Amino acid sequence: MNKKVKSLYFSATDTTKKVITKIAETLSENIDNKRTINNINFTLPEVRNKPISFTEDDVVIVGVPVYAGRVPNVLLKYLNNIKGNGAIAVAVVVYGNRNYDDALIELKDILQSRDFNVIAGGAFIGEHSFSKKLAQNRPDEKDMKIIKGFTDKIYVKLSTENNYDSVVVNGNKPYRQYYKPINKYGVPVDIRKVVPKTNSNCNECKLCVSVCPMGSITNEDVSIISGICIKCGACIKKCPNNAKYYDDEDYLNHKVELEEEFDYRREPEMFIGE
Ligand SMILES: Cc1cc2nc3c(=O)[nH]c(=O)nc-3n(C[C@H](O)[C@H](O)[C@H](O)COP(=O)(O)O)c2cc1C
Repeated sequence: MNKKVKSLYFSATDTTKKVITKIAETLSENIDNKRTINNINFTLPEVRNKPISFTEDDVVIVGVPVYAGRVPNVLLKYLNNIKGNGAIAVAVVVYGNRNYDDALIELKDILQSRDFNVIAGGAFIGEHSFSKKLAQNRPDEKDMKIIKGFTDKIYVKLSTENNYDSVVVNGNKPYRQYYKPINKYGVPVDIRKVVPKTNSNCNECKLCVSVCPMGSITNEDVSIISGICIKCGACIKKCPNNAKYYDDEDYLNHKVELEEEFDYRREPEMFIGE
């Protein structure tokens, strides 16, 4: 099989990256492809400024995290400019153990509209961006075995079929509205304006500046957030000194509620057709 395996993903706290890398590496090994995998990580803003296109020879493993039950809306412009040119794609979403709602069907639809042939899809679980205990350390070893099994099936499909039907995945159409958290009185709240604070542990190492997917943390003074904050968790979870935190009451209430309500293990769902 003369296919080139490529990966394309956004991953602020690296859970999507782990899932996508495992699929891409396993598939490449199965194909016995000695070529290095071309990984396009579009987490940082400068990468999203570059146009991107694929060819019919490519198998592209595409992954995004689920934000509010959907494909993160800050990524739509980038995704809607990719040129698939008939490449095969595997659509993957990674969610924090609540639900992936309509994110997978939305990602599949976007890829199809960009001229990709989407032959498989999967929804996997990753540690929640807001929490260090909700879906803690996932994807874990059990997930990795499931991901390998899924990838082996993709390989069989690729090596035995020439014409692929578009895969059917779970999700509603029209898509549900973006999921909204509620406060302790049950009233929906808007946490979009919430930004992280900086405590005295900060030694100005600037790591947070370099990992912010929105380029919103000011280099001269990292306590100043100059652009939008998507609450992706990168500056909080990657800070070596635990210097970033949220103190917004609605945000913290939502985080605790998620930790309590979804304190059970959800398992990956995969779609690969007949
Ligand atoms: C703004 C925002 C909204 C999120 N919404 C959901 C959601 O609707 N359902 C869910 O289960 N997880 C949700 N998550 C959690 C992420 O999908 C999950 O932690 C994912 O593994 C993060 O991927 P990453 O490590 O590649 O950044 C949300 C995270 C953020 C930052």
